Amino acid sequence: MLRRFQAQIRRRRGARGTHTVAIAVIAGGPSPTHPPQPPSRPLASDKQIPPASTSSTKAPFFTTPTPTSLLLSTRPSSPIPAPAPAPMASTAAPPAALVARRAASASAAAAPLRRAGLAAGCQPARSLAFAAGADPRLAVHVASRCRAASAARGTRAVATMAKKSVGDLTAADLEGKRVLVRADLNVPLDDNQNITDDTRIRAAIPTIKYLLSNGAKVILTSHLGRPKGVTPKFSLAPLVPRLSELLGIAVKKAEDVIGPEVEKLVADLENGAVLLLENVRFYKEEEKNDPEFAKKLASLADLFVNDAFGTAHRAHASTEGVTKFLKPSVAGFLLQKELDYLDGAVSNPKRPFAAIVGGSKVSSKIGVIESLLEKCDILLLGGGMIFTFYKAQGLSVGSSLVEEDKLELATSLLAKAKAKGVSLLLPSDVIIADKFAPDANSQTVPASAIPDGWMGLDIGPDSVKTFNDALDTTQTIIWNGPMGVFEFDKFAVGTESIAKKLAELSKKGVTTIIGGGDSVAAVEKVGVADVMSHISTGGGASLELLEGKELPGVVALDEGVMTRSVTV
Ligand SMILES: Nc1ncnc2c1ncn2[C@@H]1O[C@H](COP(=O)(O)OP(=O)(O)OP(=O)(O)O)[C@@H](O)[C@H]1O
Ligand SMILES: O=C(O)[C@H](O)COP(=O)(O)O
Repeated sequence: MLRRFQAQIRRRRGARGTHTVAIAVIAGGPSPTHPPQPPSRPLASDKQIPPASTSSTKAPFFTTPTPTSLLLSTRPSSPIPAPAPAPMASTAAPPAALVARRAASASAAAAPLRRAGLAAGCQPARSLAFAAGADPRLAVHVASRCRAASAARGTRAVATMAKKSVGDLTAADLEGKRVLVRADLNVPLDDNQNITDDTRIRAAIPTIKYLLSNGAKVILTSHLGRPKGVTPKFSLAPLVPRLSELLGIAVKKAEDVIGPEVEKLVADLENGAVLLLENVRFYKEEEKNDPEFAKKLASLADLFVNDAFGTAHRAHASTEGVTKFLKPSVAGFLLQKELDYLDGAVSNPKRPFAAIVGGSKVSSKIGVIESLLEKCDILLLGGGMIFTFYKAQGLSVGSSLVEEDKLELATSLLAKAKAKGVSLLLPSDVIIADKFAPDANSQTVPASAIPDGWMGLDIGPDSVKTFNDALDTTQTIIWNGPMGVFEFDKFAVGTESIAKKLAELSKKGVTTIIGGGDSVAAVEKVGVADVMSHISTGGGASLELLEGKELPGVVALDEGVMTRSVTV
């Protein structure tokens, strides 16, 4: 039933699901390494990334309380005491006080820089540049911050960069050059081939505009859906009008991906023009990463820009294969921004750092939970996966979703959180239903008192309060997976409350990162996507990055050059 329902939801969303994005716009004026990137209309966020902490130590004031004492009452009839903040903060200074102390010491540390005429904002960039030497995954993030600081202050920052960026290419590198740009234009279309969410198209624009403004000829390639061979309903043709509108020029469209007809169109391409190739997955060689196909595709161009974050976890011909034949092969602005947030800001967050993980199954989130346990101070769990944790602790869960073969794993994750000093919070109360349906009868009960025949479909109001209190103490939050069956209004309150809380905290300067998939849909449903710090364009790609996996589409790109520079 759940699967059927989820399939319906996905179908409603369109061919390949709904994804939203924030564009990478780094503050500061134009410079060779910092191009102007005007989005055509305001996107989810065009904010500069807040300075990440350089501290590698975990906040010491959080302890993992015994899950049963913190969260699960054995007295079904009595209300469960609000658990989180008091026990969490009891071992040392309260979070707010500690955060204030840290802020004061950061301010003191920045004083000499201020005296030297450098704003405090520049200091974390320098620290990060230093830190990036030790952690290459931070380097792109570092480079961006250094550029932002330098562009704003008239200085050239010192930075190392793991991957070369399109922003490192100047007019001298680009004028008259044929640039193959891999974007992820996999947008949902309705039955009449209308685009129902153009976010991914808008997200691709800054990189293309930068190339055009520097006199390049852009050859744009993407997939759409998962066609088996040439399938007209997966043609990229419906994207041409919107692309043309956003770019302000008439985008040309090829009927093929490679071959003589495409070669002729490329030969006729003028500087500052765009040619969109047909769906690259019309060739089965694309997903097989066939070297011959990659070579033919690469032969159309002089250099390669990968801006397809949503497809960066795929080692396909157009993401990985072509890099073997095109030099340079560099990262686009969107790819950079996704890495900045999902890797940089999560690997080296402002603390306290909370992760919220929900969704249907523990099994689909094991990698993410384990990886986040290494990094976060607070871990809040919700969604269908919590019932496996409850059952692992001997509680009755009625007919709630449980993965029997993951009970031991759930127990070991709780133990791991405790060993690592991470505050892992499970909901103390749940909203239960007598059937899996929007019109089910429902009631709120303590998590320890789910009657037989009833299933938990959302977190309860006490849990929302506890989670909100815990989130109030944080400076960075990442969220992946809904708190309940938010597709049914009756069971959407937990998810929507968390979305609203994150929006409120975003406005107060907390870094909020939404990791893709259903949580993005929930944030959009509540109408707060615009205020979040970052909403990923990648579903699978963002999960893999959060799990600490390498993305082949990123790994294949050229290493960045070491830049050393001085104040001017
Ligand atoms: N208590 C629950 N019982 C059953 N299903 C639930 C429950 N809570 C949430 N869900 C379902 O979990 C689904 C989302 O789970 P999933 O693991 O796919 O999350 P996601 O990571 O956001 O999605 P994606 O994989 O697309 O990124 C939603 O469709 C929601 O209805
Ligand atoms: O929608 C996505 O997640 C990306 O476009 C990748 O698509 P894929 O899962 O079909 O490779």
